[in-house]
Amino acid sequence: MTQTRIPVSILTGFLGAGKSTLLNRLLKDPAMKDAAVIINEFGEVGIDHLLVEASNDAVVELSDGCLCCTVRGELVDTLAELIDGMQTGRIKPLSRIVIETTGLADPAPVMQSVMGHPAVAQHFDLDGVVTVVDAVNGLSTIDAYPEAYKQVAVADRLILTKKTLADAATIAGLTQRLRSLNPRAPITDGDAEDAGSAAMLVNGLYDPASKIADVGRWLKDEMAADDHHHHDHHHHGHDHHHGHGHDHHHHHHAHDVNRHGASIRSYSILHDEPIDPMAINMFIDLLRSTHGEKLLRMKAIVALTDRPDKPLVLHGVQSIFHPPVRLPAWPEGSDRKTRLVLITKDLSESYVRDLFGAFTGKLAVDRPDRAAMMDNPLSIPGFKF
Ligand SMILES: Nc1nc2c(ncn2[C@@H]2O[C@H](COP(=O)(O)OP(=O)(O)OP(=O)(O)O)[C@@H](O)[C@H]2O)c(=O)[nH]1
Repeated sequence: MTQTRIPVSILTGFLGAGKSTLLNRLLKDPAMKDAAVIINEFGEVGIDHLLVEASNDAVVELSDGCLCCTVRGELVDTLAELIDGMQTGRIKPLSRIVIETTGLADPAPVMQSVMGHPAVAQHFDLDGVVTVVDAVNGLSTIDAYPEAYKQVAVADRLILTKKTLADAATIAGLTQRLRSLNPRAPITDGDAEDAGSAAMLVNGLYDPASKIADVGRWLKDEMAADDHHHHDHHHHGHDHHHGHGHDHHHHHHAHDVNRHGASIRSYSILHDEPIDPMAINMFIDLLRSTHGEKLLRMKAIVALTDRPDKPLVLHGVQSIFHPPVRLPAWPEGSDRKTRLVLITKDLSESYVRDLFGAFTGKLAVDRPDRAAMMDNPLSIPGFKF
């Protein structure tokens, strides 16, 4: 049994930080030719698989749900299947595995799945956690979300994205915070050419001792939680309303995939008819200006009335909306319909749906019309004054 273990890299970072963008760059590096990528998405309707340019056949998409909780078992199964595939010659020998986590993932249980699961650890080595940090939202996000804090603390390398959108003082403040949470990880400028090279993923065998003391404790807690989990299988579904990022041994049992803590919700909006570009603009503007900070993430692929065959891709990250991109054609395998996936905090799904309906002409009976919505975005759907 002198078989060498396959290096596994975890690519993490908060919602919208730029993980998929970086992954797309990495996949263009010829050194990634024999790598497999495992991506996971938190949201009812997958969009990521439409947007990752799979120049590589070995992209495995885990089903809906979050990698750190509900689909963790699926990660272990996927890794086991890859090994089986290689051993039986069904798939080519893999040089590396990259796991892209959801933005809300607590990295500790994901790392523990690779390092601590007996059947997995026999075939794989955790060779580094790469965490993408968005220069604009990074600092406030680290302070507000324990997942973001942990993602930074566990990293072997930090990649700072969107520097051109942030001012020098913001970048300096963020860098200082990153240094205090993780004194040793190199900080790479995401705009630098080498940030997209496969070398970024090579960090050597994961060593918790090189991190702040909390990291070793988080991993130990996960190990203890795993033991508990194995011995206590029937203990299902309790206590899944607590805030995300705490008390993970309970969290593994959560079965409502779209309930990441009580206030964070994910939902999607589908629409059959092409949409007037003005209408989608106004919808986004109003949503962003009234509730930007509650809009943790929005991804959309939209059929517009002008050229429905060339869809528009929109990315919103808190109050930032990135310049929309018009694709030359619909991605293969898509149903060519508009879909929006939103992850919000403390923002009701019905409010967003009604607002969308008001702009796209799908008005429910007894709902405020577009003018009423615009005059009073806080009006209560269903009530007429
Ligand atoms: N200006 C700028 N925009 C960036 C950079 N990196 C990513 N973006 C943009 O940020 C948006 C989100 O990027 P993604 O790569 O989808 O982010 P993600 O972390 O994969 O998002 P989730 O999977 O939802 O967590 C997209 O519109 C990107 O074009 C960067 O370095 N500079």
